[in-house]
Amino acid sequence: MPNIETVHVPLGARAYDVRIGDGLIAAAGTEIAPLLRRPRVAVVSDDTVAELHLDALREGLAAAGIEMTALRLPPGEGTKGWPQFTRTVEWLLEQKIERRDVVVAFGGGVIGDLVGFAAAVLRRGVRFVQIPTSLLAQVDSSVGGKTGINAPQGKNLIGAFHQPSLVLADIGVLDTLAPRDLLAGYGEVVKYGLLGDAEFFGWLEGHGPALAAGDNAARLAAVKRSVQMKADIVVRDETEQGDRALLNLGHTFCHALEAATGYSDRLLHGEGVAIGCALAFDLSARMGLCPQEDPSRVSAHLAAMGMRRGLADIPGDLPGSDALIGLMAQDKKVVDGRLRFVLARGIGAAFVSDDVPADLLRAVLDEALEQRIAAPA
Ligand SMILES: NC(=O)c1ccc[n+]([C@@H]2O[C@H](COP(=O)([O-])OP(=O)(O)OC[C@H]3O[C@@H](n4cnc5c(N)ncnc54)[C@H](O)[C@@H]3O)[C@@H](O)[C@H]2O)c1
Ligand SMILES: O=C(O)C(=O)C[C@@H](O)[C@H](O)[C@H](O)COP(=O)(O)O
Ligand SMILES: [Zn+2]
Repeated sequence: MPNIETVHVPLGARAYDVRIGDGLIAAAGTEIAPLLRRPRVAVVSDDTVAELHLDALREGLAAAGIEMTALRLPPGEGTKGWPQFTRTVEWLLEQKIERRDVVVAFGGGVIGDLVGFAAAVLRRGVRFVQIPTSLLAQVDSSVGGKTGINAPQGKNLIGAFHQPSLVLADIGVLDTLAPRDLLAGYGEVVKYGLLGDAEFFGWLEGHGPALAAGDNAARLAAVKRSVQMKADIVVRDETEQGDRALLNLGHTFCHALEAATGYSDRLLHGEGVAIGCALAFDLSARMGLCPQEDPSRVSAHLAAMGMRRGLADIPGDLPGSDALIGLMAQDKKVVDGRLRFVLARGIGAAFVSDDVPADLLRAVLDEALEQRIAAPA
């Protein structure tokens, strides 16, 4: 088998491996077999991923004598809500998935989050395996056990912490990902450098373009570093009582923008993360917390990658700053009604603060909204 890297997530009784490399879908049967009591799994995917890669997964499982039954959901963020969640749980029950069986989430972050949550509640909890197929899912959503769906009131508001039993990140499948989805996933990769590893951010400035162009060595290195950083944080704080909130850099802005754009393809999650990180650095600089040149460096890298980096890059109408701040009130980091933000003392040095002056926050948003008038998307 080609080069496979392993990041172990040492969470005691919930410990698991994240396997990263090319060819893991072909090897899925061998990888998953040790978890199974009987040679049968239920796979949930979306139409796009299923069309491209489900046959390969079926063959990979069959090579180890494992049968598979599959459900395909519509692709996109709109799937991550009650209707498709209910459909998935009922399908799993119809398939007579037992407590000791294993459910497989085969797709991007939407599938991983929804299927993980379905596994968390099915018969009060069955094990699941993540086979992430988007860059975003490989570097972030498949690891750490945050599962859930969106509510009309806000993003990811219904869910559970439920760790996977195994993660198989086959970087070969990234070749079929649309360029826009790949760059959206790269938004979360940049987040890791910005939140805690300045050297990694420097490496991304040099290697990001090759990664986007299809360089497998760069992809493997970026996925491995991101997963290792996430694993280290999750092990310190599995249920986000403290440090885990660092993984939320850019997300207070992102989730408000996703809600404001109706969880539509006007703004993908990873695009919102990149824009949110840029805004978090603007806010940090305005508060005198980080060097004035850091926001420009962040923005320059996003621009060099051809990524969205400001509110001017979001097409269609957006509400004003007060309405955006109103949407932030549903953020899960809110304590006693007070917003908390992930800010930065510099690139690679993020921290959590509940001390953001409302006028500065409004000023950063107003300025970003004004740029939309100067340069409409
Ligand atoms: N649980 C977590 O810790 C966590 C972390 C980050 C993001 N998320 C969530 O993840 C979601 C975003 O994930 P995403 O960006 O993967 O979105 P997604 O699941 O919608 O996938 C993006 C698009 O890529 C397609 N796709 C996926 N793999 C493909 C492949 N190999 N080839 C071709 N097309 C492919 C999908 O069909 C979809 O159209 C959001 O809902 C976000 O909130 C969760
Ligand atoms: O794993 C985490 O913790 C994260 O915050 C990772 C984020 O990239 C991800 O988008 C997560 O779903 C956001 O969590 P939420 O609790 O703010 O919904
Ligand atoms: Zn995210």
